[in-house]
Amino acid sequence: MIDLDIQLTLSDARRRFELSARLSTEARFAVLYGPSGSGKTTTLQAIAGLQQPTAGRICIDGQTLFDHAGNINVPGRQRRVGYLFQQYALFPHLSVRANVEFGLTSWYKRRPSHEQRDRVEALLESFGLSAMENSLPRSLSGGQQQRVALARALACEPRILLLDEPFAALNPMLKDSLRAELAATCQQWGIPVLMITHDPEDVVQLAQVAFVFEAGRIVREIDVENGRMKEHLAQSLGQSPAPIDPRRQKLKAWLG
Ligand SMILES: Nc1ncnc2c1ncn2[C@@H]1O[C@H](COP(=O)(O)OP(=O)(O)OP(=O)(O)O)[C@@H](O)[C@H]1O
Repeated sequence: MIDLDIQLTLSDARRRFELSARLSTEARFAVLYGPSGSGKTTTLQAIAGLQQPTAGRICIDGQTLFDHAGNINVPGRQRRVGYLFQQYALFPHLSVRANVEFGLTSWYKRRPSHEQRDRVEALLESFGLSAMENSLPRSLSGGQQQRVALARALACEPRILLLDEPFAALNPMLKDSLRAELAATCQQWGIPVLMITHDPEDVVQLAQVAFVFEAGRIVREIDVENGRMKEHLAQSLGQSPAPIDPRRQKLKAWLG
């Protein structure tokens, strides 16, 4: 489903970053994991057409989006890739509905078609956003803003959903319920997901496969679905299974 082999260089006057990423997976939910600055966001941006590789190719669902040798570079807007940015990047001056519709309109085509409006309606409904469709993002909670960003990413009928740390901006107490919500949503809309996270719990609970980045390279591929690999995963992520601490259990009970 995702087949990617790219080289990409980012540089300015004082810095140079070389990305050389290769991954191929049929998984419905794949995760990019690794330290800050290791190239995860750059990889997502290359898939979305926001960064252009210097060599290689990117195929999603059998369609070539980029192929340096074949001189193919499908423009970002035509890639049908849903992208949820870190911190969501909602337009503060646009209502919830206008944010969700945003990717469906342009300066020459101001109004979405009937079919597109129906899809937006269905998304607002299924994300529980109908009652706040005329509100501005600043009046929404973190979880609601995340849902608007997800609905916006899904509006263009994407063939893949790219999520850049969708839970990073959220209160940790919300994370668990939103994880479950995200898993259910992706299943409902039947769209494969490639998600960046720093949280091993996201990997264990959501992913079928995890690609571990280090310094611009993918150094490990972990089959998370295999139960034995989960243990291996926890070790490889630097987490040994926590001993059962009675105080911690008690605290958890108090917190409900
Ligand atoms: N214009 C640039 N010139 C040089 N280096 C750059 C430029 N833009 C980004 N970088 C570097 O590229 C590297 C990869 O960035 P990227 O955002 O892909 O990392 P990441 O793994 O997603 O990190 P995080 O988890 O913190 O979001 C970083 O070290 C960043 O500083």
